[in-house]
Parts: sequence; structure tokens; C-alpha cells
Amino acid sequence: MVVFPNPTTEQFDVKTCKPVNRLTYPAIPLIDLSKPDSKHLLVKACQDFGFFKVVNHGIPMKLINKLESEATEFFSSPQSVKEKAGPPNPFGYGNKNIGRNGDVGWVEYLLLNTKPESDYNKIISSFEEHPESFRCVVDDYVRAVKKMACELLEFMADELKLEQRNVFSKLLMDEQSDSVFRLNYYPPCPELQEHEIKGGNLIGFGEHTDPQIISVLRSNNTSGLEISLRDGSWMSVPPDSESFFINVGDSLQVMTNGRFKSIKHRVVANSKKSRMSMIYFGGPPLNEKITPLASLLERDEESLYKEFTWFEYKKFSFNCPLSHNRLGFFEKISSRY
Ligand SMILES: C=C1C[C@]23C[C@@]1(O)CC[C@H]2[C@@]12CC[C@H](O)[C@@](C)(C(=O)O1)[C@H]2[C@@H]3C(=O)O
Ligand SMILES: O=C(O)CCC(=O)C(=O)O
Ligand SMILES: [Fe+2]
Repeated sequence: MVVFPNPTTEQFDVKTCKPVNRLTYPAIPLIDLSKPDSKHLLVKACQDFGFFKVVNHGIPMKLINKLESEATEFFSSPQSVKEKAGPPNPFGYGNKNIGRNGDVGWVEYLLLNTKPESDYNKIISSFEEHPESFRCVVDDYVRAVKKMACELLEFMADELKLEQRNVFSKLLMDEQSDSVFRLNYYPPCPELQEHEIKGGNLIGFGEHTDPQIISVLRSNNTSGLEISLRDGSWMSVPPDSESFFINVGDSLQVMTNGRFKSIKHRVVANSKKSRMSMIYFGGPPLNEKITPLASLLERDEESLYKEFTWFEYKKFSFNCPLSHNRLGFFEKISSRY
């Protein structure tokens, strides 16, 4: 078991879930979709953080809970059953190994392609006797979070005063949109307790940025998700099973020529409770050119990035380890570290 010392993570009081030292950490931007000022706040959040929490989103808890219970049933099945849906290539069931470049984490997952013609039905049929209910709930859930992601992207376009309010959302709505859906299950790790006392961490999902346009994450009430702040410290995100957390992805950072930030994040394992997360990664069609929107460039402002298609970015990304600064490779003036 690899345990990392982690002196810079914010600590939360286990009873109140409030940060022990409130002064040193910023609050996570909160976007209330029922409030009129949400557009302004969400653009500010994308610029300052690349991360925010959404409440009053209108997605029924019944649907969310149904998917969580189907997923719980899947991850509680015998290993031999789960392995029928693996190994991930890149889609399917995976255990500890993430991607194909040697990354490991304390996590099991199911990665599904959301394209209509994808083989995701085949993956589900491989382990479920009655795959219809799992497939239906995944379809309904993905449809609902995709709609919310598009709404958020249209609010961003409005607030950025872009002529076409669907300039980002049309990429997710495109039939060829290369979006994926992931269920992550982090089992509790009892051996971790002694390391936690000494201030150590076990990595559930190593640090990375998400390559797509936007990620919509929902988890149960177990903590673990951490975001990287500008000073390089890690801040633990208090879980909230009734809300969604949104990440700006690398592609949206490029399309806004660096105004929006694609945030580095990771998940640390928990000694007592399991964590379940479900994430929709909204991506563009493979042949889409990922380039800053001309209307966002001010006079004499140049693109910070070389030209590339989503296919090229994906091909490069998926050959990189998780923590690699992938966008650095496409920057005109490289900031690679
Ligand atoms: C190590 C890797 C896993 C990943 C592909 C990659 O080579 C680098 C990006 C990783 C990531 C992070 C966000 C999503 O979870 C994911 C599905 C994605 O699109 O990029 C994963 C990839 C994966 O697990 O295959
Ligand atoms: O499981 C989580 O909470 C986050 C996982 C994640 O960042 C990812 O799958 O890309
Ligand atoms: Fe991620």
C-alpha cells in the first residue's frame, strides 16, 4: 500500500464537517440555479477556480438514488461477475489500474461511452442478468446531467457575451459528441487509519485535470475529493450528495484562451466509509478543432495554444500518465513542469 505524506490538506471536523481552520481556505463557489445572479457567479468561479458546486439543479433525487443503488449492487457483486465487464479498453470495469500508463489507485470503476452506437450495452449485458434497468437508469441520468451541463455552458456563453449561446453546448449536443460516463467506487481502507493518524493519505484517484469540456460530478456523502489551489496546497471538498460539483476541463480552458481554468483534483481514500461517485465528462466530437473562440480574443491577443483536434488531444492524453500536464504540450510558450 502506497501512503503519501500530506501536510497541506485542509482538515475537516468529523462532526460538523466544517474546516478546522476557516481562515486559510477559500469557500467553494456556490451556484444556485434558482437565483438570477448565477450566470455572473459561475463565470467568476470558472475564472478564479475552474470548480464550483451547483444547488437547486432540478435533477430528481429519485433518479440519482436509483443510479447509486444500481451501482452499489454492481460493485458489491462477486469479483468474477464484475470482471466480466473488464478489463477496461478503455471502457468497462477496472480495478486499481487507471488508464494504460501505470497509474494505480484505491478504486474500482466502470467507464462507459455514452455514444448511441457504443458497445456500452454489451458491457452491461456482460454482468447483468436483466441489463435493461441498469441501462435505463444510466441513460436517464446521463440525459439529465447532460442537459444541466448544456444549461451551464449556455449561461457561460451569455455572460461572456458570445453571439452564439450554444457555442459550447452544441459540442455536447452533437450526435458525435465524445462524452463518457464513469462510476467510481472507493472501498474503505481500514489499514489506513494508522497512517491517517500520522497525517498520511492513500491515493484513490491520482491528481489530474479532466481533458474534456466540462465534468459533472456527484458523490455520496463520503469525503475524499480534493482540489488544488493556486498556491499548490490541496483543499478537501466537503461532500454533498444532493449537489453537483463542476470541473472546467482542459478543452474549455483552451476555448476561452486560458480565461477559465481546468482544475487539478484528486481523490484520497477513506479508512471507514466507501465513496461512490458518478461523473459525466462532456466532450466534443473527435474531429472538432479545439481552439480559442475568435470573439473572445481581444485586439492583438494571440492564441496561447497550438491548433489541435479533440482526437489529437485525446490520443496524446491517453498515452500520458494521470498527473502529466497535458495541455503544456500544446501551449505555444510551454509552461511544462
Ligand atoms: C491515465 C489516464 C486515465 C485517463 C486517460 C489517461 O491517460 C489520462 C487522462 C485520464 C482521464 C481523467 C478524467 C477521466 O476520468 C478519464 C476517463 C478521461 O477522459 O481522462 C480518465 C482516463 C481513463 O481513466 O481512461
Ligand atoms: O471520484 C471522484 O470523486 C473524482 C474522480 C475523477 O476525478 C475522475 O474520474 O476523473
Ligand atoms: Fe477527474
